[in-house]
Amino acid sequence: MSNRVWIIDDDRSIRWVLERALSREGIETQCYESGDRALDDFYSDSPDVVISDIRMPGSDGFKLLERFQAERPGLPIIIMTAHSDLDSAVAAYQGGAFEYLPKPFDIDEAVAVTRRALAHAKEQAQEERAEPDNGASNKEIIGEAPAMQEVFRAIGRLSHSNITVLINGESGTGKELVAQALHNHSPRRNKPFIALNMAAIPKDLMESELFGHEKGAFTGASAQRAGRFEQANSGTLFLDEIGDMPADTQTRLLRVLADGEFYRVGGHTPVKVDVRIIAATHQNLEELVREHKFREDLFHRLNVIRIHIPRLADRREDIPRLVRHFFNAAAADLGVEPKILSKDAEEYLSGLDWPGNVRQLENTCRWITVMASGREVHIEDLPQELHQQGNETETPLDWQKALRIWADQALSAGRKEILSEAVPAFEKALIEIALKHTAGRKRDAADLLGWGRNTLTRKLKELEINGS
Ligand SMILES: Nc1ncnc2c1ncn2[C@@H]1O[C@H](COP(=O)(O)OP(=O)(O)OP(=O)(O)O)[C@@H](O)[C@H]1O
Repeated sequence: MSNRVWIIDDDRSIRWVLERALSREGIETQCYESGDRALDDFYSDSPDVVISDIRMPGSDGFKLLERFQAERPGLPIIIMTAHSDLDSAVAAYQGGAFEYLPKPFDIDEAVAVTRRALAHAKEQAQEERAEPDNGASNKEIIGEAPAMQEVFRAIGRLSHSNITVLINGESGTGKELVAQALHNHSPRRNKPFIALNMAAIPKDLMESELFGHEKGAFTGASAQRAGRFEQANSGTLFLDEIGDMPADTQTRLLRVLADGEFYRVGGHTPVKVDVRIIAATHQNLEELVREHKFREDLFHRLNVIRIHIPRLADRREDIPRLVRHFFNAAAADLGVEPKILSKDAEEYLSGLDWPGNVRQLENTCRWITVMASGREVHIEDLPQELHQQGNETETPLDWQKALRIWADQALSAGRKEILSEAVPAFEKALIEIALKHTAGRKRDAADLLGWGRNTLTRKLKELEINGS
């Protein structure tokens, strides 16, 4: 029986109120006035749900919860905390808690939350017994930027719910990856995750793709076929590019969401399903609603919880880490040694606009892994199209942008006299490239640079360039 709740709080009145309310509901309780006492018992005895305060003498709530989590990762833990501490509690205990109860709480609410946690514990115990492999991918999501931390927090907060989520973000920002993470951290994690891109399916096949069809429903329907909704039953259906869904399919989708059942194309028997919907779009759905291209009622059904994924250009600080991640992945795939990014190339890449977002960066890293000759990657090893990337009129300014970023970072890091660092590096780069173009001939290189030969020779010496 999953029916045992531990109440941990140094405040006697809280323990008393909770104990009474839960016992009245037939829930078995055990009270602890400190985290240390609870820990002592935890190794010999184990609750189904824990309700704990954060600020306590001795082992404080966080320490306690960390230990509990380490021992029993799935244990539902309800955190009680003063309103003023709520944000820090949520942040510090990212995703681990089942629920947060801001103090002072309503006792009925506390009972309801406890009931939910107990139901969850029971569900989990059942799942643990039968753990089918759904082939779910568990790709790491890189993101130290504040906007990405926000996304992770949302995944954490939603990890015990089956609520509908709408993900917004440009193409290639990682919407599918986040949808998959939401699923992997949800109570449905051992059930199917089915992804479907509305923009990739021909309009007239969409309904049969989503809802399946009966034999003979249309020319070519030679057998009954289950649609994605059926495949996703008891799991998650990820509808990418939902803004591209045709109007009549929107109407059908809305009906399924309302009724929990649908008819296969050409079918007359309703099919019942329990599917969590995660939808995504790069479009502005509110705008589409205003233009009557998207049903308003469907929009409200989908727009329960919204997660926004920022453009890569709005989280540049993640670029070096992402590059390392993709270099390692590409190297592992291709069976070669991972490339290393030189400082100049790293700064250059961090300064670009990346209209194709993370996907473009990933493809670039694969390209570099295949094409660049040395282990260390320099600006000149980068694919040609990156050098031309961005706003047409701005094209020749890309390096200047990179330079500005470099200067900005150098000064922020407290470096001084940055011209003495930048100017020789600048000249060295131009000289080396000019020499490359003339196969090492100094006279011609000097012409290309617009210097006299003697100047070039002097510079080569100064800059210690081997210009023979
Ligand atoms: N933060 C990240 N960390 C690691 N890999 C990422 C990250 N974001 C995206 N990727 C990778 O970039 C690629 C594009 O991501 P994904 O397909 O999730 O984007 P999307 O927003 O769904 O794109 P689209 O809207 O075009 O379908 C994938 O290969 C994904 O694994």
